[in-house]
Amino acid sequence: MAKNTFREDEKLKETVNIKIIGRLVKYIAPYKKEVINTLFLMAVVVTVSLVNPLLMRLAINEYIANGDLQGLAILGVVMAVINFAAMYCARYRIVIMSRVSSKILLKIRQELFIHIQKLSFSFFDSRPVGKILARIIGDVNSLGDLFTNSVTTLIPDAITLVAVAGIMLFLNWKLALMALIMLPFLSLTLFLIQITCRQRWQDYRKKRSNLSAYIHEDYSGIRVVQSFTREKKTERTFADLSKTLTGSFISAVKVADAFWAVVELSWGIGSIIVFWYGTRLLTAGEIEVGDLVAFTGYIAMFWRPIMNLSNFYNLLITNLSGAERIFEIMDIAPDIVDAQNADELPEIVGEVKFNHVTFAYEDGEEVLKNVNFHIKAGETIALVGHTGAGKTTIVNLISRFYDTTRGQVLIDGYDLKDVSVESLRSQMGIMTQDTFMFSGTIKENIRYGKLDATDEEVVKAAQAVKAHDFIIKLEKGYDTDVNERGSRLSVGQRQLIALARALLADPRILILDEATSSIDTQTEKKVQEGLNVLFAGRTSFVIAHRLSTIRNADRIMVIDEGEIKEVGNHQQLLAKKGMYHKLYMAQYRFLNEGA
Ligand SMILES: Nc1ncnc2c1ncn2[C@@H]1O[C@H](COP(=O)(O)OP(=O)(O)OP(=O)(O)O)[C@@H](O)[C@H]1O
Repeated sequence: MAKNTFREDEKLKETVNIKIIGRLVKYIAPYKKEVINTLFLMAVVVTVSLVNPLLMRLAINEYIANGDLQGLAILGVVMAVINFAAMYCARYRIVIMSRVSSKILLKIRQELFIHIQKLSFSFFDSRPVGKILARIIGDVNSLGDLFTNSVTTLIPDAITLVAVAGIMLFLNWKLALMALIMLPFLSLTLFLIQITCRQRWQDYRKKRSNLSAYIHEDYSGIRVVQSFTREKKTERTFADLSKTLTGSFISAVKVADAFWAVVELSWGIGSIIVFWYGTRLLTAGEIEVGDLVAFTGYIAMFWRPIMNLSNFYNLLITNLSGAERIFEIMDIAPDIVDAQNADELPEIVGEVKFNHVTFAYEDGEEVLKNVNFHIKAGETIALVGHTGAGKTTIVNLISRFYDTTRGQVLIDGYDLKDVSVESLRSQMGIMTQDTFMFSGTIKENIRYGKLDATDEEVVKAAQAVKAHDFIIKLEKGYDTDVNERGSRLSVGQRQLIALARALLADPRILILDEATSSIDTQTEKKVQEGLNVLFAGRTSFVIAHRLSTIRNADRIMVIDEGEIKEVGNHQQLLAKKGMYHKLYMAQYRFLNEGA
């Protein structure tokens, strides 16, 4: 899959709203108790608000009309008490739903994080980290209001609406019909607006993702940016992306704002119609003043839930696009999955076989072409060749970071596609070119290779790869913080720590991809001695451009354009005077000329 960058919008599959809503509802389902409590509190609020105009009607038509001040005072106290209770209920239901909403967001975020961690390299190849972050953080956050308001708004307001309409019909059906006259216009217009609205919010989120991807990329490469003094260039790109983001936001908000205009217009016209018609009925003696006052109260109560429901609908449309983006990632199945009846790979002996292996990262571009080899358990194999020849790809297939396009990779006779990924990788020690350090101490970084390793084991691994000497010279020794990505350490020091980490795992198959490329030649010699001891008894694959480091390998495979061109030990390949000889002599000459 071609890599998406901050320059292009992500492409999303079209999803039906109702399906997304259905998936969101499933997250609320476990909180039945809280939802019922909230509904009970809302019932109190709604009942009080429904009763208020009736009490007003009573006050005007009965107590004021008959001059019963005592009755009026009692009614006033009753109204104050029930309204205070309603206010408390209204506040408390928000507390409950906010808690529920936070828990749901946590669950979604966790699910997303766990799912993304399981996705294959090809997923990460195809999109920038910043865009993934935008989904885990921004899009998940955007669902908060939706969950909080779903129960507090949707159900009570719908009930209020029906109840108010019922009471109005009961009070005076003619006046009630006049009040409802604007509803069809409102529904149709809101439906039409949401179509554009949804697209615009989706676009806004894509632009926000682009900006997030750019910020992440820029800060990750800040050393390059500053060393080439490209700050102005990056500022311009940032400004362009921000401007586009603002533009997409304004364009979405413009449509979203039309929601309000339409609701307020309908409210205004609806109220005018009711007042006009109500006055006519009053003049005709069909209703009393108290009825019209009560009706006026109900009109406001009728439009408030419509306003709230429109607001919720708007919120739904705004944030549904966030949910869509979350579920899209959740629906991506990892490329590398265990077969249905996958076996556990038994303790690895170490025989590795490539059987007519062809591999392409992207359709049609074969990076490995019909590769065949058979490595005996315990052999040390060096892979050499020009940049981009396919060396890393070969070891990526042994670790099953990708599946072959054609052919088989076998370890001890087991096809990797038939064994569980966990049982395979847990027995491998892999040191990639990217010697990644996690924020934490040196000790923690080495221990990453074997989480239950004792301090002694950590030190032993560091000693074996000659990392111990530099570590103890640091202010806090093994407890020194390495900072994010290991920025506290030199590249060579990071390589030594990554080596210790790989060895601590005591793997049956060891893969070292340019493990010592940044270590000075003197230290490398010492590291090599340590490594030779560690190579003993396990199958090892070593990729190195510095050919002096792989001279002792049992076999050297020369890779070129995705094919194995030569195989043999150092002496045999030199004698052959082929590609290896050429590579070796070029380095030798270069070093001599440089000296
Ligand atoms: N994730 C990827 N997506 C697409 N193409 C890739 C990917 N990784 C590597 N390639 C391509 O595959 C080819 C082989 O790459 P590979 O990393 O195996 O080379 P290599 O021999 O290890 O090179 P080097 O010595 O520079 O590390 C290269 O042409 C490279 O551009």
